[in-house]
Amino acid sequence: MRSPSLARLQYRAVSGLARSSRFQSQGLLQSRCASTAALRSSGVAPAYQSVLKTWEQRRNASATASAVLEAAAASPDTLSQAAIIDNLDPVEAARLDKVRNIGIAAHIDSGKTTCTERVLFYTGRIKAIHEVRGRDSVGAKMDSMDLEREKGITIQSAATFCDWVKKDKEGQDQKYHINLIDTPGHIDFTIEVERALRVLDGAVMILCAVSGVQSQTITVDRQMRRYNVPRISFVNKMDRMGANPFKAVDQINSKLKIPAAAVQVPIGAEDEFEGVVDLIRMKAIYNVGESGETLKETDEIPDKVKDIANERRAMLIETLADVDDEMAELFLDEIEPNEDQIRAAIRRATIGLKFTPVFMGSALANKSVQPMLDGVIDFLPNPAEVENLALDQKRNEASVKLVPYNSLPFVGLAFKLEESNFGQLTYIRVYQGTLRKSANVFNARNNKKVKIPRIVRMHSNEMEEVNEIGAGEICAVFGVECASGDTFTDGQLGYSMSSMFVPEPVISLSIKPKQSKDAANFSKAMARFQREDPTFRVTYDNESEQTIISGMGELHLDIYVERMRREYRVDCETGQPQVAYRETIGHRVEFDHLLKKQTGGAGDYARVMGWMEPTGTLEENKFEQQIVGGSISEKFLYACEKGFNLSAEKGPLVGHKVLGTRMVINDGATHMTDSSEMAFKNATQQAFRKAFMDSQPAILEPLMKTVVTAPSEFQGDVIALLNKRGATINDTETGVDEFTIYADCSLNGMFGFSSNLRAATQGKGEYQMEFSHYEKAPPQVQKELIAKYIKAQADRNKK
Ligand SMILES: Nc1nc2c(ncn2[C@@H]2O[C@H](COP(=O)(O)OP(=O)(O)OP(=O)(O)O)[C@@H](O)[C@H]2O)c(=O)[nH]1
Repeated sequence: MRSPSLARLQYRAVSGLARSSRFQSQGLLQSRCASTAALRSSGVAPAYQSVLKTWEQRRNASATASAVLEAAAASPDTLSQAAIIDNLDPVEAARLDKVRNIGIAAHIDSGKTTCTERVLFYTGRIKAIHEVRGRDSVGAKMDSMDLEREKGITIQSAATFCDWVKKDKEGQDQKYHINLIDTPGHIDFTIEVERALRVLDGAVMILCAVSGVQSQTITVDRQMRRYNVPRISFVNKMDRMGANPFKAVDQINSKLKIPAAAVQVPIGAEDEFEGVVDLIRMKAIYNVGESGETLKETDEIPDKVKDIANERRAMLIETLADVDDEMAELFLDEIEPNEDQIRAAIRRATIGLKFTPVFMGSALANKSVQPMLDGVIDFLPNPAEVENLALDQKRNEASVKLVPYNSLPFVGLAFKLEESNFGQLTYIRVYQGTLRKSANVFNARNNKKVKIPRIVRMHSNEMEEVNEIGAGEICAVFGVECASGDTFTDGQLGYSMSSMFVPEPVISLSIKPKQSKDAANFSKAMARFQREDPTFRVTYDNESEQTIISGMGELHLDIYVERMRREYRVDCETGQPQVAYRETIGHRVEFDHLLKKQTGGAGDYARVMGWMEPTGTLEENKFEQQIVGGSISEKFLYACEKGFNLSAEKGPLVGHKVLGTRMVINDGATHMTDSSEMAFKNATQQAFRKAFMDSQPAILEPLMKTVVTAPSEFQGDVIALLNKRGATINDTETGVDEFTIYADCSLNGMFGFSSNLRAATQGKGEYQMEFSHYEKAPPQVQKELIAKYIKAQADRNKK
């Protein structure tokens, strides 16, 4: 049995009231007071009190509210926590119902930008369609950077908004506001997907009708799961040779392991792709007009697709019955569900992360994009239907649910920073309350007060000035100093939200401006790029006296070098890419180390005893003290820990970070006058070094999950290429006219692979590499690295 969740407790609190005759006879005001008490007793009071106050002010809405509460009492299981909150304030609920915050994410080149361009055109946001790499050289609206337009790839995610008018059941037009973020497909820019998904309520996962689930689809699937983002799927490129949407549906089920079923079937395919059959309403839908701007709907389903449409409709209902209780009941009773029941089940299951409905079409051929937009409205959640939690720092970091009401105190998350011509631009998702121009907000990280001078809504690189932004919306503000991932509040609430996951960089380059006069601009660019992109790091290596940039892949770093040249007019020289190696301890080693210098004047004395050993996983290091009897004081132990952390930052073997190493200090000795924090720190570092080197330590290298796709005729050549680079091939898939190889390779072995692959496949092969884990480097590589490190140190000492 499910345990009573907060939602149910709240439900009980409210539905109990709905049932009481006093509530029904004495009207809303009393029930409001009682419900406040009830809500307080279920432990969710403070935020709601203000909601209830608003509700009271809107007493004219009381009829609706009480009707909803009564309905809730009748069918408790269907009422979610969000619905309860909404129902308390029908005005807010109605506003939020018309908002969708969505992202478009997919494997590289699946058509995200092309699709977004159609969405903007059909919603009237742009007046003409321009293609990615199109002949008119204008480029798609959302690829606003010159580099993006030239390369035909998305580098930065771009935000926009549009209004979509959809007919309701009564045939009335309903206007929905959609905030949309188009994300890059290339794994090197994965942080852009990460931060977009952190703040969005739903996503459209695009797949290619020929290739189905690809390597980066698997990555975005993982990212969507990380942030619990419900998704609908869109199988694009139905006009391409070999298009098969059902292969994509099968692969979503089998590879991504999320129940999926087609909600449409195609009418024709490849160059005969005409339109789709909507399986919920059993209607054929065609696009007409020069750019497919008008939809023609008919009950006449072409004979050639009747059977498949019936078959796939049955499969849709069956899949829904597996994931949705109501549908399961109908299914077991052999009752044919009606349109509303199917639609409601899809919505519940999609929002509940148990299902993804699959749409299909061709963005480039302007076919069947609008029904996908309807799907966004029908099946993706509005901001009130998503649970967003914050930590209440004033109440011991207890979890609180944020409520997207304009009337509540403000809470927002800065998820992206960008330099614009007008200064620093900070993207904010407003989770609760209203963000107003000229208002003061507080950064929860450092409690600094900031004034909001300007608020804009972004439309790719254009902006529209607004005075305020309500809860559940996305905007950008100017002149706010912060880091990405910072929470802002109105200062009353001590709330802080979790930031996004930031992957560690795996590749580094030394870099310097070719001309010394460019040093100032160089530093400015470095500072800006670092602030904007948490996966781009800049460090200064004191020993080699070089600036080192680190990032997610060769393309990632190349793009920054190129941006430096274009945007800051700084030509740079770069060194060979370097792998971010790690070091780890071999086996347990005990130590008893004495640091003693007593040569007149103040001396140094520190003795540390204990052992070092592997933690068992190649992850974080651990420092522990198990001192009994106070042989080392707390203050000095703190210095020991500092020494340990410093040693782990720069390993003794080759100067790279240490992983998976534990140090335990269980005894030691202190001198009355000569012991100091410095002495204990140094003694620990010396003990670390000695014990580590005695343990047969190892150098670790990053292992990359690599996926290569190319036309079938090049399969042999690609396998040979991978074998030459020491890759372990795990799986090979053969498609209609292309194959995909899944392999594990060391990053070290893959430098320059892109040009080899290009040469071996006439430019038709593509590959993706993603960090998987660290593994011991082959002995020969370790030997070479150690020799190189020793030589570099000797050379430096000679200088
Ligand atoms: N045949 C066909 N080609 C398409 C379709 N949609 C997009 N393309 C083409 O596919 C290529 C990639 O399209 P984009 O829209 O840039 O894809 P993307 O997913 O945004 O690319 P990245 O952001 O770089 O990952 C372009 O050449 C498009 O013209 C489609 O429906 N059919």
